[in-house]
Amino acid sequence: MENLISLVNKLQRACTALGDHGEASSLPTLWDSLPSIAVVGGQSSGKSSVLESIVGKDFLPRGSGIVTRRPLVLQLHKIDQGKEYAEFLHLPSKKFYDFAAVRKEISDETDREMGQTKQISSVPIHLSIYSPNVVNLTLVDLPGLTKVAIDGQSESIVQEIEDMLRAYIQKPNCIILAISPANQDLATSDAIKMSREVDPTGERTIGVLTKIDLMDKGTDAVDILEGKSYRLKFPWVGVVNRSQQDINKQVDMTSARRREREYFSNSRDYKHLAPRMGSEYLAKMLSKHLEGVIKSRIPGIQSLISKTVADLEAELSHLGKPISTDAGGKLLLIMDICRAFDQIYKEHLNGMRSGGDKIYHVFERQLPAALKKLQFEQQLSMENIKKLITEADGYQPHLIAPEQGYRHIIESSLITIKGPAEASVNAVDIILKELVRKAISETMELKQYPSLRKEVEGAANESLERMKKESRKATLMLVDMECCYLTADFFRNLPQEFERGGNPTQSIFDRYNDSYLRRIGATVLQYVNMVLAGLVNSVPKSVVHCQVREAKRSLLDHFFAELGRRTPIQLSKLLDEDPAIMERRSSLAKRLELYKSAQMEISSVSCLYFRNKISGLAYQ
Ligand SMILES: Nc1nc2c(ncn2[C@@H]2O[C@H](COP(=O)(O)OP(=O)(O)OP(=O)(O)O)[C@@H](O)[C@H]2O)c(=O)[nH]1
Repeated sequence: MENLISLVNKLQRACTALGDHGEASSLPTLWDSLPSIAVVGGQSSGKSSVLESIVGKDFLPRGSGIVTRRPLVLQLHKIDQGKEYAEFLHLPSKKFYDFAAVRKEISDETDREMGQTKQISSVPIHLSIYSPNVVNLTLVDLPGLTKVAIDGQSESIVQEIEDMLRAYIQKPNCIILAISPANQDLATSDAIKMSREVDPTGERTIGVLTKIDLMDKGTDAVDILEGKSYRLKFPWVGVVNRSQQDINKQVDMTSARRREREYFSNSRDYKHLAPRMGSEYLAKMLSKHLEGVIKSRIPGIQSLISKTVADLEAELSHLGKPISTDAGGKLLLIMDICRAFDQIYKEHLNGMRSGGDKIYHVFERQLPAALKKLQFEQQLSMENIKKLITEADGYQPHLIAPEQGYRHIIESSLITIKGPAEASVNAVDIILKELVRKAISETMELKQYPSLRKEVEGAANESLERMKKESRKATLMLVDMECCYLTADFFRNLPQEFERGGNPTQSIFDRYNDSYLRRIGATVLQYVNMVLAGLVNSVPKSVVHCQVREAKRSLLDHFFAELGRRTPIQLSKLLDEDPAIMERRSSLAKRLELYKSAQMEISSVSCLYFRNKISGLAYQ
C-alpha cells in the first residue's frame, strides 16, 4: 500500500512540474483527481504546529501576520534508515539536512514568486521530507484564514485567502484537516465554518483540536473529542503542541511528543481517549486514511486518465504538428502538408472521394450532346454548298467531282466542332478547380496555416490554368488535324456519278442543280458524322491526358520548385500559425505528457499491487 501514497506523491510532483495546479482552466486537471489532505484553519489556530508535530521537525516559517502565502505540498516519505533530509521540487539536485535551511528556502521561494509583498499565490511549493520517523503522507498547508487585512495587504486579501482555500477543499478528492483551537468557541472556528460549507455531512473532514492545554480551568474538550458537541464522520483528534514559550526555549520535538503523550495518558479527563489522541496518532491515522482513499479511487483515476489521454490526443491531432524552428524542418513540414493535400486531391480524382465522377459526366453526356446539337444547317445549306463549290471551281468548273468544293464545305463544318471541344476543356477545368477547393478544405493540416493554404490553392489553380491552355491547344489541334487531311478512303468508296445513274456528259451548269447539291450535302454530312464519331472519343483522351492526368501527376510541381528557392523568413511567413493555436498545442502536449506518465506509473503500481494480492502478499 505504501506504493499507492508514493504513487500519488509522484503524480503530484509531475503535476506541479508540468503546470497543473488544479486551478480552473480550459485544460483537464489531473491534480484534482488525486486525493490529498489540505490543512485549513484560522490564523494562529496551530496549523504549523500540527504539521511540525506530524513531521517531528521544526521547518516551517514562523512570524506574525500572514506567513504561509503559497500552498505548501508536504510529502512525507518513510525511509528505513539513514539521516533525514528534505528536498524541494524546484531544487531537485539539492538535499537539505538542516531544517532551518528548509524554513529559509520556503520563505525565499515564496518571495521569488510573489516578491516581498504580502499577497498570496496558488502556485504550490513542493517539499519532500525523507525520514525514518515519518509515515507516508501528503499534506497541503494553506494560508490561514483571517478576518482583517494587515498593513501592506490589500483589503481583498481576506476574500482571496478564503477563495483559495475553498478552491482546494471543495474538490471531492480533498480530505479536509480542519484545525480549531480548543481555547475558542467551536462555533466561531473558521475551519469548521468553511469545511461545513463544502462538506456538510462531514464525510471528508477530519477535525483536529489544538491548544487543549490552554483551555480555561474548569472547562474541557471531552464533549468535542467524543463527538458529542460537533459530530463528524471521523472521530476528533486532540493535540497538544509546543507553546510559544516552548518554541522560544527550543524544546525539541522528541520531548514535545513525549510530553503530549504524557499529557493525555495522565489527564483525568482525557485518559480514556489517550490511545487516539496526539500528533503521532494523527499522523498514522491520516496515513492509513489517505491510503484507503487512494486505493478506492485508483480505478476511477485510471479510467479518467485513459479518457483524458484520448481527448488530448484527438485535440492535438486536430491542431496538427508543431512548427519546427529551423528552415529545413519548416520546409519539410510544408512539403508534408502539401503532400497531404495532393493525396486528398488525387483521391477525389481516383474515386475514393466524391467529385471526380463529374468529369466522366462531361465526356459521357455534355460533349456528345453538344456535338449532336451541331446541325451544320448553315454550312450544308444549298446556297452555301453552291457558293463554296462555285468559288472553289473558280474560272473552270469541275469535271468529275468538285474536289476543292468538298474540302471547303467539310472544313467549314468541322471547324464548328471546336466549340464543343473547347467547352469540354473548360468544363473539366472548372471541375478540377472545384476539387482543389474541396481538397483544400478537407486538408486538416492546412487549416492552421492560412497563408500556406492561400498559396497552395493559388499554386494549384495556376497549374490547372497552365494545363487548361495545353489541353485547349492539343484538343483543338485534333479538330485542326481532321480539317487538314480528309480520309481518302471514305471518298474512294463513294459511288461515282455515273454509277448512280447520272450522266457524266451532263452539262456542267446542270451540275449545280438542287439534287446534285443535296447529294454533296449528304455526303459531307456523312463524312462529318464519321469524324464526330472519332472526336467524341479522342477529345476526352486529349483532355484527360493534358489536364486530369497532369493534375494528378504534377499539380504542385512548380510550387515545390519555387519553395526550394525561398528564404527561411519567407518559409516562416508561410507558416504564420495563429499564436493562440501554438500556445494551446504546447499546453496540450505538456498535459498529455503528464497524463501519459501518470498512466504508466499507475498501471505499474496497480499491476504490482494485484500481483502481490494474488500471491497472498497484498498489503491491506
Ligand atoms: N500551549 C499551546 N500552544 C500552542 C498549541 N498549538 C499552537 N500553539 C501556539 O500557538 C501559536 C500559533 O501556532 P502556529 O502553529 O504558528 O499557528 P498557525 O495556525 O500556523 O498560525 P499562522 O501560520 O500564523 O496562521 C504558536 O505560538 C504556538 O506555539 C498548543 O496545542 N498548545
